[in-house]
Amino acid sequence: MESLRLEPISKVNGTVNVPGSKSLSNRALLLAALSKGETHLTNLLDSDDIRHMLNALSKLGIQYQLSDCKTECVVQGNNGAFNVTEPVELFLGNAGTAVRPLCAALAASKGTFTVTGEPRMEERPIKPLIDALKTIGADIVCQKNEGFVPMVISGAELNGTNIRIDGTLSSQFLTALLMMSPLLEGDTTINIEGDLVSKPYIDITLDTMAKFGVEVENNQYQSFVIRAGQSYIAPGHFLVEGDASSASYFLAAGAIKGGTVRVTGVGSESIQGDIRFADVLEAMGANISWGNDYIEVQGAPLKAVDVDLNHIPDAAMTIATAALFAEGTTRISNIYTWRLKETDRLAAMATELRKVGAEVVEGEDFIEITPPQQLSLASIDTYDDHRMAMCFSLVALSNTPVVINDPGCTAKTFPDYFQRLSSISII
Ligand SMILES: O=C(O)C1=C[C@@H](OP(=O)(O)O)[C@@H](O)[C@H](O)C1
Ligand SMILES: C=C(OP(=O)(O)O)C(=O)O
Repeated sequence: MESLRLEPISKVNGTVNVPGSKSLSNRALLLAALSKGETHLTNLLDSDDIRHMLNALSKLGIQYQLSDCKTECVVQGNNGAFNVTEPVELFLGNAGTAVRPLCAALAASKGTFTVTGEPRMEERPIKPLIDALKTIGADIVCQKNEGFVPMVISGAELNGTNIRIDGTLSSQFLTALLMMSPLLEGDTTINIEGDLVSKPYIDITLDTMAKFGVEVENNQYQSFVIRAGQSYIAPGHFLVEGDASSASYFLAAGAIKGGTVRVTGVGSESIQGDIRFADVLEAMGANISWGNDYIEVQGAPLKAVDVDLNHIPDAAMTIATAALFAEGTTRISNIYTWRLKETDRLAAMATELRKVGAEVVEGEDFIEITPPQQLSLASIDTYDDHRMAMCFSLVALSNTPVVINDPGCTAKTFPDYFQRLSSISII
């Protein structure tokens, strides 16, 4: 397996423009495909997760022109649900933002669709979404294990007046139902069962739907109503914001070893919940300043925090490795969903943090990290998880090198991450 040795970085300074948001790219692509009219997407993310969505749309008969640099795409909308005459197979890798929303949209389309993914995708939950769709008439047959990918979806007439969905495992199930609901007849009410996790991702969904002409009533994240008679209308131009989760690594680097690091493409105007990562760094002692289109950080001695990060599950991982540079014991709580993502991130994080010498308590839904006096040289396993690779690059901000195994796994959301990190690093 390939590995990358990062030598100690003595200082970070400079500006990084982050690539487009994964969450926004895949939402905008799907809604552009379902819209009436043509959408010109700019600053689209070029990464594995987006490639899977693009390949799927193409197999579903959607016409689009992707620029050579793959960050601009003009999509010809289908003016409604997909409609294919031959059975199609869609391989969606390990992209939750493709699998979950497409599953719902396909259930309300015409055709027969087989949805497959990487081995880890076959273990990630989707049963609550399948069950919710079945209650309104969807025809979904799981091919290996009940309630998991791979599955065959035969498009059907759905009757969506009232849908219930479990909110406790992933917000992507609700996102999928919300984005699909304008394809149904009549008013649709979606009721949430249990405590909804990762709430800010629902704000991204509602904001993107609004840009494509569909309004949703949000009753305090307990229920959502989509009134009849709405359909997606291409907004003409859709600018994808820079990815706030991707920004977290550079912001953390600046907090630990700045200098001043400015991340551009995402700022105070962003709809992405992960910009709230900067508040956590601030609570740790970093100096943060905001512009409409940037977040800037200046390094300062960091102290430990005790924080509930359910609202920013992806960027929360970056706090776990930033904690190696903070005085005291950092506790991150309400993060059970880490166990359901690219790998069991609670177990993986605990194992790899211990390799560099940290004292770690791994709870069912929390992690506590106490840094050692001196970090140890370690070879970090990344579990095919882009965020494990990016988080552990921060170890190089100590006086100890770090070896990252399988650094190419960042291709899921950030193919040139290590080049961009080195652009602000002084060895
Ligand atoms: O809707 C989205 O774009 C996402 C929602 C979150 O997942 P959960 O809702 O499963 O926590 C997040 O972890 C994922 O990377 C992207
Ligand atoms: C959880 C993640 O991805 P997905 O969209 O596949 O859920 C992630 O990017 O951290």
